[in-house]
Amino acid sequence: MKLAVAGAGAFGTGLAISLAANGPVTLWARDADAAAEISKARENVQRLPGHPLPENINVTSNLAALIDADTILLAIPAQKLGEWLKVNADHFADKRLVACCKGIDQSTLRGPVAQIEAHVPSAICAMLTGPSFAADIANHLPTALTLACNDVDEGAYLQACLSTPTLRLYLSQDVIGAELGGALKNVIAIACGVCMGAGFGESARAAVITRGFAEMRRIGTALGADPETLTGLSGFGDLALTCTSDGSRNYRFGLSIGSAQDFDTATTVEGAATAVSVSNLAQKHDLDLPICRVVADLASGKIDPETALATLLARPLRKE
Ligand SMILES: NC(=O)C1=CN([C@@H]2O[C@H](COP(=O)(O)OP(=O)(O)OC[C@H]3O[C@@H](n4cnc5c(N)ncnc54)[C@H](OP(=O)(O)O)[C@@H]3O)[C@@H](O)[C@H]2O)C=CC1
Ligand SMILES: O=C(CO)COP(=O)(O)O
Repeated sequence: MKLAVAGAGAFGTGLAISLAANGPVTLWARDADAAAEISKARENVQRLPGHPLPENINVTSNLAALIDADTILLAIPAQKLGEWLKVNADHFADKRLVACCKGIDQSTLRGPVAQIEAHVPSAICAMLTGPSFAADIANHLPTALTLACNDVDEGAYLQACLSTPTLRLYLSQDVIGAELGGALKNVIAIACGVCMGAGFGESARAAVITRGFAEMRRIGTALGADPETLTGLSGFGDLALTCTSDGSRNYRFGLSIGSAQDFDTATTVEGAATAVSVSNLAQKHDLDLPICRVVADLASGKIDPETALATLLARPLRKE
């Protein structure tokens, strides 16, 4: 396998460092200055400081070097992926493209693999997702992820090539379930952050995680996911991590809303846009997703935490 990672953010850099244990990796950044800086420092000081790059990572902004790979991990934020694929589609025909971002595009309501399929129909698509902070995989801490691919043989090949002694990939054919789990857990993580930031308490957070998980299963089932996938690493596993750790930017974004603190708007917070996408999908499919709905309104500043809480508690009592 000739491997490259597109997107030299925190996760792209972490993945490159982790996978360099298996062989050479090209790490592509869109910005020439950023690529030169990372290459010279042998560290991504801006996005993943404190994690030296092994010698076999070639950092570049040269698209030709990216296209030279046969397998490309896409670590570009979900809201930007479609446009990037559209512009570069011709270069990626027949390649293995592995989506590593977590979100649902606001304008098309597509997940990352659906975006690849739409823009590069000849590509072999897969999704790599699950509980994994960039710093943890860069540190070679033990991590387990889901590798989802419709094609059994290609999936098995990717699983073998992208696993390392510390990065353990579990194989799935349920691409929709894997896409949805990663996207939705970010929305629920924001809700949990709000809950803790506003002082609603840990019991309330446990309720948000549990009822949020019910919403994940509800929409997942409606959109054709295998509910079992949502109980796995890409769903429940990532939900558990992101809803309970301030290592998560989505959770921290929620904390800032809950405690009325400023938040750096340049930070990648996938759950904010995805909450809107999910609410639109819910409307389209006539689904009741109250937590996702209030997160969309909280993230856009339409309501405050007290109003969100009152909205959720005022709902009719129902069966679990
Ligand atoms: N960080 C983590 O621990 C994890 C992140 N993820 C997922 O990985 C994805 C990326 O997150 P992460 O790396 O952390 O985010 P960062 O904010 O650290 O980096 C985003 C990267 O994407 C690049 N980028 C942004 N817009 C475009 C564009 N239009 N075209 C090409 N490149 C672009 C940025 O380049 P530039 O610097 O030039 O703007 C930057 O290199 C997200 O979907 C996230 O959910 C998944 C698991 C863990
Ligand atoms: O997806 C992640 C861990 O699995 C990272 O979460 P954040 O994007 O919230 O930081």
